Amino acid sequence: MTESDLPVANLTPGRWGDPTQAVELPAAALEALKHLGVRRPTPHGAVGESGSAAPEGAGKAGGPGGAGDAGGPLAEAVSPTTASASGEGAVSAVGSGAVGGGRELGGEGLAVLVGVLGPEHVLTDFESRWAHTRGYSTPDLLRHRMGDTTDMPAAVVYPGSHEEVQRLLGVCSEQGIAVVPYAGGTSVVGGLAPQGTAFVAVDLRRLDKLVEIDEVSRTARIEAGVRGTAAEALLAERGYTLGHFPQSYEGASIGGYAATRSSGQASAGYGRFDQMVVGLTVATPRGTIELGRAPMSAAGPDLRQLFLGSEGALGIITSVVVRVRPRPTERSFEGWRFASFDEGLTAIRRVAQDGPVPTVLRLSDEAETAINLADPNVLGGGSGGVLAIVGFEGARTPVRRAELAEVLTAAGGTYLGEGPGDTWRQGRYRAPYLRDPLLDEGALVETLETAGFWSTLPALKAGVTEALVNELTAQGTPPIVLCHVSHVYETGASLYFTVISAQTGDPVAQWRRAKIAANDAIAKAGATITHHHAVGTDHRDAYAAEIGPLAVETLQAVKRVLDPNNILSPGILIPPS
Ligand SMILES: Cc1cc2nc3c(=O)[nH]c(=O)nc-3n(C[C@H](O)[C@H](O)[C@H](O)COP(=O)(O)OP(=O)(O)OC[C@H]3O[C@@H](n4cnc5c(N)ncnc54)[C@H](O)[C@@H]3O)c2cc1C
Repeated sequence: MTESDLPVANLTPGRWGDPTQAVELPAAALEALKHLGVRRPTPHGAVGESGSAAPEGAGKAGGPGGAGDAGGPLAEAVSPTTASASGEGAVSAVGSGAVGGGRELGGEGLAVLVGVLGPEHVLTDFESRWAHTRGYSTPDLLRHRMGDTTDMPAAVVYPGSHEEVQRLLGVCSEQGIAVVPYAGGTSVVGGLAPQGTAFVAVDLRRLDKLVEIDEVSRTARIEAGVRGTAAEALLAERGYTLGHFPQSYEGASIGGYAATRSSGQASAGYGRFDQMVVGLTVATPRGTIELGRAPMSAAGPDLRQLFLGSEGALGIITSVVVRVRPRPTERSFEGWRFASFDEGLTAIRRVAQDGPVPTVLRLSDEAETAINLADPNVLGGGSGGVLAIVGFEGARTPVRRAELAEVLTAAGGTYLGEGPGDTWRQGRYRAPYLRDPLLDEGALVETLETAGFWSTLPALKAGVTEALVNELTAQGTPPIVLCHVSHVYETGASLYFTVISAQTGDPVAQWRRAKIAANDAIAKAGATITHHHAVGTDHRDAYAAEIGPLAVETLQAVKRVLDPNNILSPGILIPPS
């Protein structure tokens, strides 16, 4: 099984992944949770901030003309109060207006949308809007369980071409209708929830084509709504791969990858998504921008980089031209043991700087090695230490493996064979499925990530860990904090933290405080607020502090030019001017 064989998953709102693949927690994990003081919460009453309801049968895969999937497990949902759960016919709402998160979009506004896209592509029924409410951060999942309908779009629209997106933005700008692009919906940073305004979710799933492949240049134009899994399958038919495999691979889409500058688990070999993009087409309220006449150019600043990572605030990316590679015929994943995280860090730095660089390179710390790899034999007899995963794909795999083995051995590594590598590879999309049963049991579990230069990483890791431990312990819920190096570069790397503790009575506020403490520690260590999860609303203020007021003003000025009526994802990424 390779990535191009994985099916497109029908995500359900409020729980990660394909519902048919849901996992149960092993007995050992349940036992371990007791030591953290985790207790199964009592079913929610009217807890949501809005006091409103979750609908039955709301599917993330809800699409034009059709209902969403049969609903995810919504047993704890309270009954509807502020919003209609009747699933009223979408376009029949035209003329009466539509309520989103308690904020209304007038009937005139809906009529304008219908005028551009036709009634079948403008949905206002509750299920469709609920299925497009927020993303998949832990606070998002918790608020979903509470039936919190704030942040729900007033309507969901489905444009079918670049031209339709362009026309849509034109009329929305004239009418002052806020829009938020929605690709796979897997944002974990509040990127789908503009604050304080009625808005329309622009679901891009109908932009679903692999438009063309230039086999000589090895590039492909892919539309923004193509899911990562579908893109790989389409490219595989022609013998190519993109090589972009984030852990959200089952759900995320090409447009989302570009808009968030996503980074996949094979980034050491294939690069980040922003490094794969050589051209893009963007619709803005003022018109279309086409970028990327050549792979590289000295013609002024590289404006592609202005739109990569722009999170819907500057325009809607409707297609990208990406570099593709021949599908690998050889693959191998192996495990290496190091005595300590510091020793492993030095080893993988040497590899990142002097090579040979594999396709996948990641290093777990002691805590993550012990917990995630509960198999006591994985490190050769449970003698402690940390695990590195090294993966190779493509040509010369045996030669590159042998060269790298010499470097890692010289750096203190012990070869553990392919067992740990294969285990990691097979389980790598399964880990997020554990979060929902953990939340059900009353655990608070969330991840966060950052990046810094190699020289800063030990202090960064220590500072973030200490901040999380101190803050959650002060709240009466001492946590376990796990960490791994997830992506490497010549000059530095990203650190990815997983936090597990017992939930307090208000886990959303509990995590908010912990996250603020972690953000402060990241800033203090001089690192970036996000390496690949992006900014959204959750990181917006920290991002502004990171780049400084003049840089913020620069972004605001660009936004004013492209989006004079501030309809594009207001409040997401760029602070209001
Ligand atoms: C379980 C899990 C694991 C994850 N693992 C990773 C990982 O390994 N690596 C990683 O990088 N990220 C990861 N993420 C975060 C998320 O998957 C990425 O940010 C992903 O790139 C988002 O893609 P999407 O298609 O779901 O975008 P969405 O969530 O739909 O959108 C993300 C943001 O981009 C905007 N946007 C979407 N499409 C467009 C467009 N066409 N034009 C302009 N703006 C647009 C949206 O409005 C939103 O602000 C993970 C998330 C989850 C839930």
